[in-house]
Amino acid sequence: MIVVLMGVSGSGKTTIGTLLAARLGCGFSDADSFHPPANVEKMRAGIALSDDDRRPWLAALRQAIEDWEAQGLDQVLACSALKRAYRDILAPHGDVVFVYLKGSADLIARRLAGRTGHYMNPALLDSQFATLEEPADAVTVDIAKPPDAIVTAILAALGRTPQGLSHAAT
Ligand SMILES: Nc1ncnc2c1ncn2[C@@H]1O[C@H](COP(=O)(O)OP(=O)(O)OP(=O)(O)O)[C@@H](O)[C@H]1O
Ligand SMILES: O=C(O)[C@H](O)[C@@H](O)[C@H](O)[C@H](O)CO
Repeated sequence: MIVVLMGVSGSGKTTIGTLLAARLGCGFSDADSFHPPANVEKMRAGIALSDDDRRPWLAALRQAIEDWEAQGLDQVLACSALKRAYRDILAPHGDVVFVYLKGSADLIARRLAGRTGHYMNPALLDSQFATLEEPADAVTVDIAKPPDAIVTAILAALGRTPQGLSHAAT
């Protein structure tokens, strides 16, 4: 199973994804590290990425998903996947479970204000929300809760036990 944790910058993709992968006993990857340097520099400078900027990044992520599938690996991927068209590039065959980390702009702005050491400029949060097309068909979780509670809610929605490593009955 490939799980993509999606949502705007600061919604908790890295935080929740790391915990979720540990509870599932699988690997974790962060789409942040797939961006070409030019994209990173734009975001650092507070310039929103365009569709053209995101296209090669999404293609590289799709390739990574296909590689994990070919190896039979479960994997959690943190990726903003803001638009429907981006999600279609990531999962053209519906072979990915999307989990949407949903929260208010106020809450996420507060969290970003408290975060240090990340290239993403918090001033881009408005543009992230403007670009976001909320998924109708994703597992959707409320990010106001503590990380452990969010992970437990995701595991339940995925049909996995809260303990993680064991797979729930179908
Ligand atoms: N459920 C939570 N409760 C409290 N704080 C949280 C929660 N989830 C994340 N945070 C904090 O919010 C900030 C943003 O989280 P995180 O870096 O995981 O978001 P992200 O979606 O990966 O961001 P980006 O897309 O910019 O990489 C971090 O400082 C993190 O510690
Ligand atoms: O689509 C985008 O605008 C980008 O992916 C951003 O969301 C960042 O990669 C990330 O979320 C910030 O760290």
